[in-house]
Amino acid sequence: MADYIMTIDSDVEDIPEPAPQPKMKTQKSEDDAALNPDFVFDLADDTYADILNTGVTVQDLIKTGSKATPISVDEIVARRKLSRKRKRSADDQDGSVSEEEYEEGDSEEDEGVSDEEGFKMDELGEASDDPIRVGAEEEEEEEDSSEDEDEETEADKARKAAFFAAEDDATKEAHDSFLSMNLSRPLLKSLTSLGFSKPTPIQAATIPVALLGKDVVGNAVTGSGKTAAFMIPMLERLLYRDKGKKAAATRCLVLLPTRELAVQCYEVGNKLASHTDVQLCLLVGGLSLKTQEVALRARPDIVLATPGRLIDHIRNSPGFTLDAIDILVLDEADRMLSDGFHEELTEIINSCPKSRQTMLFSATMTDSVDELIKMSLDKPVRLFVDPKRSTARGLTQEFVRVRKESERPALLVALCKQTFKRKVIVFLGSKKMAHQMRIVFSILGMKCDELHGDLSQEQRLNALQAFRDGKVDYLMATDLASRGLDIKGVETVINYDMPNQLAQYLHRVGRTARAGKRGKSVTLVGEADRRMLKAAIKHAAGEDQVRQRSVPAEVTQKYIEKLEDLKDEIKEVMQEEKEEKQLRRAEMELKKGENLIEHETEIFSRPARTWFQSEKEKAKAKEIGKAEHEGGGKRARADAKNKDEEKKPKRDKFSGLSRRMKRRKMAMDEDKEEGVDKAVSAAIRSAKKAARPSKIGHSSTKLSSPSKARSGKQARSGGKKGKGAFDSDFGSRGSSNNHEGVRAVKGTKPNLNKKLGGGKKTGKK
Ligand SMILES: Nc1ncnc2c1ncn2[C@@H]1O[C@H](COP(=O)(O)OP(=O)(O)OP(=O)(O)O)[C@@H](O)[C@H]1O
Repeated sequence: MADYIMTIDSDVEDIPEPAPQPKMKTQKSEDDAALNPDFVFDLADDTYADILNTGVTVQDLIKTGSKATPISVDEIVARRKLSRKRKRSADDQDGSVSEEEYEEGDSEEDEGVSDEEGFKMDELGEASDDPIRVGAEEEEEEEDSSEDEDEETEADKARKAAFFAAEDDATKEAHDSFLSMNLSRPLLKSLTSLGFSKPTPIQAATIPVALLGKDVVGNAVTGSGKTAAFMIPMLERLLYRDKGKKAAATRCLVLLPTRELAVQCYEVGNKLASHTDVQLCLLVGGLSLKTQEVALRARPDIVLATPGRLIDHIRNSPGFTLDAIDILVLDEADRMLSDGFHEELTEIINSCPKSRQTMLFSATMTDSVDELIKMSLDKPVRLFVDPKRSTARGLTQEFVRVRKESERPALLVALCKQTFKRKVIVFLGSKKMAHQMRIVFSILGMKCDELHGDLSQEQRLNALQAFRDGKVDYLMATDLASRGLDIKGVETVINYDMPNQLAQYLHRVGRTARAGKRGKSVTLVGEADRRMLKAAIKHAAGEDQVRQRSVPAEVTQKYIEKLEDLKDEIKEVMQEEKEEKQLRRAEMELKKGENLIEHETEIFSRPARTWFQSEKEKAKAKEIGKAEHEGGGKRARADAKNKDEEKKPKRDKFSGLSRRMKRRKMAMDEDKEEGVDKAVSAAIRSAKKAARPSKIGHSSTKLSSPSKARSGKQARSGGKKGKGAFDSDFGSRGSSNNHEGVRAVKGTKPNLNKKLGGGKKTGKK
């Protein structure tokens, strides 16, 4: 164990750095097989920060209107400080003793912490069997059977081999440039303006395969560019869609688990599509339903959505359907496939045509066939880039031992006050904790905001923006922010407590050290977290990137006392906040009542919205999802399912039928009831079918080989899926004048031929 002791002054940070990396261009490492050694990440300014030149801004997306401005903790704290100050000066005049001022005095004091008091850091490695010696030294039975280490049985292997597509030349083809991928000029232009000069490994692996229309299951570490990996082929394929008013249709759907992630993905998509005519639409809860309904009427090419709001629109927005979906993407797919989203996902998937292309991505993607079967994938190509590695190369993980649970808050404050002073995301286990800690930080004069599900969507997006813009140094977040969020320059992620699942940990720490940059995670580890700690260390990118940080007992004690002194103040701030909230609520109720009286006729004449799940069902699904997400896992799921079994409705006459058959039967029943003649109803149905927009890039060419179509039905529908449709894209590219995209000329030709060949060979089996 290398031992170098760090002082507070040197803390930021003299960790032995690898040789400086001017632009990563020439740096090679032995284990770099999976990474393109020449790959240069975008080191320009925040690429995704402002929502590009499309004129859409976060503020535009946020619902504006009659909503009152949210209650600000900072305002309450400032108000209280001011009144304290006034009182103090009045007291001074009276000659009485002044009250303690919190943060001003503190910061002075903190700077003066002597070197001896500095936090110590030790390197951890394999040699350290029990790196953070938690509690008594008795050797517990180490059942290292954490989810990530389950041995794969022969049967599993065989199932996977049967489920996934076999590797072929197309999947192995190495691309070290976007040019060799044969992308259209408008896209190449966007990539250049984004500063994406080379594909990241996951992009190099995914784009060619996705362009062939194949289903994909992709896994690569956090911050490695998965968003563009599915966005680029999606946009490329859309460039060859049918054009014209009648052909307008929503052909691509991207599902994401959180609203913030959907907003971010929408931004990235807009940037990539900025030189094309492809239209994107964002459907997330918390933002204006009406605006989204209007946007949907224009039949945007790509819809990015969270599941709940999407279903709301499917049910309630006239004319919006998923009938024309050609590409379905699930970002953070393992989360989406978890039971919390189960009902919603089933409903959405049942509304999409079976012939679609489906792509699943996550940094913690599972290749467990059981999970993936839910998505009715068709021989998906498994693209796991560097599967042995779970954290980014630039990430240094530190662990701080928590001896007594009561010292946890003090440790956090000490670390933030003395060492981690800017661009810090602190993950906490609950919304309540996140809010309380935000109050503590605000009282201590540290610029801070919070991000969790107890806030309005407006507050959530504003907090994120404030953190992105550097207006606040600390973001107190729950796991809502753990996945996918791409915030440039996050220096440190602090885990106030260790999450219950390794995946959750990996996503949290993945908010830093993104896109080839360096970053640090600091996790407070208590006795109960020992197993997770081992798993985390095991998944580090390198042994030298794991360290133990210790906070001297006297420093911890100092902050324990300080927080003890703040207790009353925190309570009072919370009380004031509560009172303000009640006042606001009363005002809102009043306004609601007035509106109801004033606009009664209009309000009651609106068609009633239907809901996919009742509030009760929603709450239950949320509960299961939460339990599973936070580690209750399979047991919680099983318990809930058992309970459900008893309540399950009886099978109706449609159960067991395919979606299409069910629809047909229902239509026939309806016709019977209405006494419509069979021939007439058949004619109506076939006219409707004919009016459906064609698939992306699908020309009149039919599937060349019926054996490659998934089923007879698919073959009849013109080989809609994958290879057939996409081959026709390629086939028609040279000849058709219908194409909007201009081929990139230089350097692309040899590969075009190659891919044409590859495409034919590697069609869906
Ligand atoms: N080809 C590229 N060249 C340079 N930078 C890139 C490239 N592709 C993506 N990036 C940058 O990498 C960062 C991370 O990308 P992205 O958010 O898509 O990662 P991710 O793999 O989806 O991460 P997570 O697993 O956390 O969701 C972004 O800021 C983006 O600007």
